[in-house]
Amino acid sequence: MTIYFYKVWQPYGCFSNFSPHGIYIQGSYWPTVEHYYQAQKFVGSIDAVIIPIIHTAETPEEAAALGRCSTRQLRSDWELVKTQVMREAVLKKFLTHAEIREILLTTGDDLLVENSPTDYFWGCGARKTGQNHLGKILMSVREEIRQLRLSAVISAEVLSE
Ligand SMILES: Nc1c(N[C@@H]2O[C@H](COP(=O)(O)O)[C@@H](O)[C@H]2O)[nH]c(=O)[nH]c1=O
Repeated sequence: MTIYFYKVWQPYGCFSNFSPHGIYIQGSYWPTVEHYYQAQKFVGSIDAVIIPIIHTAETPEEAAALGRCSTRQLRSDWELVKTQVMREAVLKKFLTHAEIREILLTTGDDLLVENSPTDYFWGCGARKTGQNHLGKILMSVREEIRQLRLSAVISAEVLSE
């Protein structure tokens, strides 16, 4: 089965980076994955002054709008690192919040697809031909958590022997 998600208020909205699940990462707390991801675009760039403004944005929509401003200069390696930045933040989100971790695990081996009508990189885009990198990250995080759980169960069994 394929599970499509996009907006926070739609089914599986907790898979959206805009969902209100904060993360503590690299020494500070971020209200959503989206706040963190948008701010990372400017680490080391001449426009790094925008980072604290993104950090304290009232909403993820505001954080995204600030990060998408085309007149600001992104860090030079952004295209190389952005998928890894996103994966780290998404993994942290699902390790931190047990209730959405269970929702992710209940999807089994279903295909997860960010049903963005405009984004052909993170989502599938309107024509459903996009690269779906966010869906791919969620599926790999799901697998990593399953493996972690399996190791924990095995360790507990060994300890009780
Ligand atoms: N969920 C969601 C979006 N999708 C998110 O937008 C981010 C990509 O931003 P950028 O790299 O700046 O284009 C990424 O987190 C992707 O999952 N965009 C939205 O405008 N609204 C939304 O509800």
